[in-house]
Parts: sequence; structure tokens; C-alpha cells
Amino acid sequence: MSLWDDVWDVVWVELGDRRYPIVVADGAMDQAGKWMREVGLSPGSVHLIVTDETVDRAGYARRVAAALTAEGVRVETAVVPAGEPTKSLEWASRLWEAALAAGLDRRSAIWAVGGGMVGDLAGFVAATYMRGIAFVQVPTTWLAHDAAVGGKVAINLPEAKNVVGAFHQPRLVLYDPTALDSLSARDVASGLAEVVKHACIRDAELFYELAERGKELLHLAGSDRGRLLARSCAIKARVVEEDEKESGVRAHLNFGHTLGHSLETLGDYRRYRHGEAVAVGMVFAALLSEEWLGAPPGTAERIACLLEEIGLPVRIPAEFTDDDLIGPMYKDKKMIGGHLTFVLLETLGRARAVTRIPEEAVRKVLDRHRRQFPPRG
Ligand SMILES: NC(=O)c1ccc[n+]([C@@H]2O[C@H](COP(=O)([O-])OP(=O)(O)OC[C@H]3O[C@@H](n4cnc5c(N)ncnc54)[C@H](O)[C@@H]3O)[C@@H](O)[C@H]2O)c1
Ligand SMILES: O=C(O)C(=O)C[C@@H](O)[C@H](O)[C@H](O)COP(=O)(O)O
Ligand SMILES: [Zn+2]
Repeated sequence: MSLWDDVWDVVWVELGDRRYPIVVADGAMDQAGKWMREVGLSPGSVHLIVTDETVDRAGYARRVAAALTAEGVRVETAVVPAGEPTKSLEWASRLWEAALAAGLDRRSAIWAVGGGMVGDLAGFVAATYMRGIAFVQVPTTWLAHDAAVGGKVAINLPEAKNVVGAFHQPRLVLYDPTALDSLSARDVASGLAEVVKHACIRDAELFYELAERGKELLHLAGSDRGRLLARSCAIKARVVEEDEKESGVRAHLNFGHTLGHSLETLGDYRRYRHGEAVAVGMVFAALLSEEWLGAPPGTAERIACLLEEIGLPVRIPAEFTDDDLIGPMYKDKKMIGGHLTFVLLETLGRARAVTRIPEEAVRKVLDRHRRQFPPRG
């Protein structure tokens, strides 16, 4: 049997001569060396695995290293602290140093073994080291079905999420869903938020299926899990193919992220998981869609209902004032000429980026959000 047969799915991201596969297969990380050869990466140069402490403890980086070593590759591993604060200039700098010390050259590859934090950070280092070397994503979270695909790589500044970064596509995404078995319940839910997002912006059918499954989604395994991951990756891949560098439709992937990024920043990147902040942001954006774009009444309620069912927050904490929340929105990358842009829903499954949303409209909808979904406790 060939490598390509023993998979749940392979989704190609079609970007001409930079096309790459997203391989979704149980046990895929143990085949990393074979996949490396399959996508034409050079075994002759040193490769660097970047992972975080939690993922390292779970043994995934060692398994990828063993699979690469078995194909004759010299591998070094850099382990960074787990958690969003590591997506920083300080850690990028340490990894540039580590790459240089390990002897990485222009034919080397960086392997990001971990969730979206590791993927964004290691990808940013790969995009900049020696002006850009190859990298491979080996996602280990649900959320990274989104983060590992599409080539957005970045670090945060204290006052703005992902504000320093690049577009640098991976050569391969090697997704082993069995790695998700060791995720905390909190991180499973956080990752599902981006599945809900993909459904909201592009696939109403998927949204209804998710709503039907509700809590069941937290315990998916086997083909159910592999296929849902691949389906959600495919939505992302199609958007990226249409607009790789976000001059148009790619902005739809930012549904829920304007308020979401404000919440992450206000929480010093510690209070919220990314998916949690995006969950609150999607409810807000859906309310704004009802107010501003005439989305069907009840759209926000339906989304909030699904998100709460899978254990995600949808409410704005009482201690954050409107000014607190709106301030960081003016550092959002979708902002143009000092005017706020939001990704809204015309209806479930159909998104539109709307520019020049007045601040008064945002304040009005924050007020509605607080009334319709009052903070608990
Ligand atoms: N580049 C993109 O297009 C894109 C898209 C979405 C999100 N992101 C970024 O991704 C990040 C969020 O991703 P995330 O939720 O995966 O965060 P993460 O990488 O911080 O992982 C969340 C937690 O899960 C732990 N973990 C990871 N894999 C594990 C496993 N298999 N078993 C047990 N624990 C495990 C991590 O150590 C961490 O504590 C944010 O920085 C966000 O901005 C980027
Ligand atoms: O891939 C994209 O494009 C996205 O917007 C996906 C988002 O889920 C992701 O969080 C992304 O990092 C946000 O991008 P940003 O440009 O708003 O920083
Ligand atoms: Zn996101």
C-alpha cells in the first residue's frame, strides 16, 4: 500500500508551483521522514523541530524526530514554553539563534510540531531565517486545522495580535488526529470554534450538522474526527487559493476576530484561548450583522447556542468597558484609513467584509450584546 492510500483524506492547497498537501492520517507523524521525501525536502541538511513543553512531554516531537532520523536526516529540537505569550519577538530571536547554532542552511526545513502558537512562531522564524527556508506543519490541536493551513505566520506585540508576520506557505501539513487524544477539554472546545467559524462563513449545511451534533463534537474520534478536520481544512484551503494574501475574500476567515483579538490582547494573551475569544467575537459580529446588514434575526442566537453547547464563552466580561474593547480594534489589520472593518454574515454560510462601520454602531451592538447575553456570576 502506498503512503497516499493509508489516510483519512488529503486536501491540496492549490497555489501553482507552491501547491502542498494537507495529509490527514492516524499515525502520520511516524511517517514524517517518508512524507519529507514525498514533498521533495532535502534530507542532506539539518532540520529543526520546534515544539512546546506540553507537546514535548506528550512525546510527539520525539516521534517526528525518530521518523526523520530513520530517513537519514540530522535533526535538532528546540522546545519553547507552552502558551500564547511565547509567540513573541524574544522567542523568535531565540529560535533564529538556535537555527544558526544547529547549522540550518537554505535547504533545511523547520518542523512546527504543536498547536497554532508553535505553528505561527516557527513559521515566522522559517519565513525570516536566511530570508526564508522551508517549513512543515505538524498540527497537534483541533484549532491548528485552521492555523496550519494558508501560510499566515506571525508573532504578537503586547498591544496587537499577529501584527508582525509574513505570508509563508508550508511545504506540507502532516495532520495526525490521534495527537488530539491528549488535548484538554478546554483546547478541544477552543479548536472547534474555528470549525464553527468555517461553517458560518462558507457552509450552512456544515453549521446545521454541527448544531445537530452539539456536545458530541467534543468526543469525536476515528473517521468522524478525521473527516471533520479534513472538511474544515478544505474550506480554509479553498479561501486561501482564491486570495492568498488577503486582498479580498480571505478576510472572511477573520469572522469573529476583531473583537476576539481585542479580548486576547486585553487578557494579556493569558486569559483566553484563541478559540474562546473568537467565540465571543463571532456572537458580536453576528449581532452586528443583524443590525447592520439585515442578517436574519436569530442568527446570533443560533451561533451562541451552538458555541455554549460545546462549552465556549459567548459573553463579554463585565470588567471590560466599551472603550477597553474598541481601543485595540483600531490596531486591527483590516482597518483602512482609520475606519473599522468587520466581517459580517449576510446569512449563515455567507460572509461579507464591511468597511467604514461607525464606532457608534459598534457601541450600540456592544450594548445589545451585554443585554442579550449578560455576563454570568
Ligand atoms: N496562522 C493562522 O492562520 C492561524 C489561524 C488560527 C489561529 N492561529 C493562531 O493559533 C494560536 C492558537 O492555536 P492553538 O489553540 O492550537 O494554541 P496553542 O498552540 O497555544 O495550543 C493550546 C494548548 O494546547 C497544548 N497542546 C498542543 N497540542 C497538544 C496535544 N496534542 N496534547 C495536549 N496538549 C496540547 C499547548 O501546549 C497549549 O497549552 C494563536 O496564536 C492564534 O493566533 C493562527
Ligand atoms: O487565515 C486567515 O486568513 C485567518 O484570518 C485565520 C484566523 O483564524 C487566524 O486567527 C489568523 O491568524 C488571523 O489573522 P490576522 O491577519 O487577523 O492576524
Ligand atoms: Zn483564528
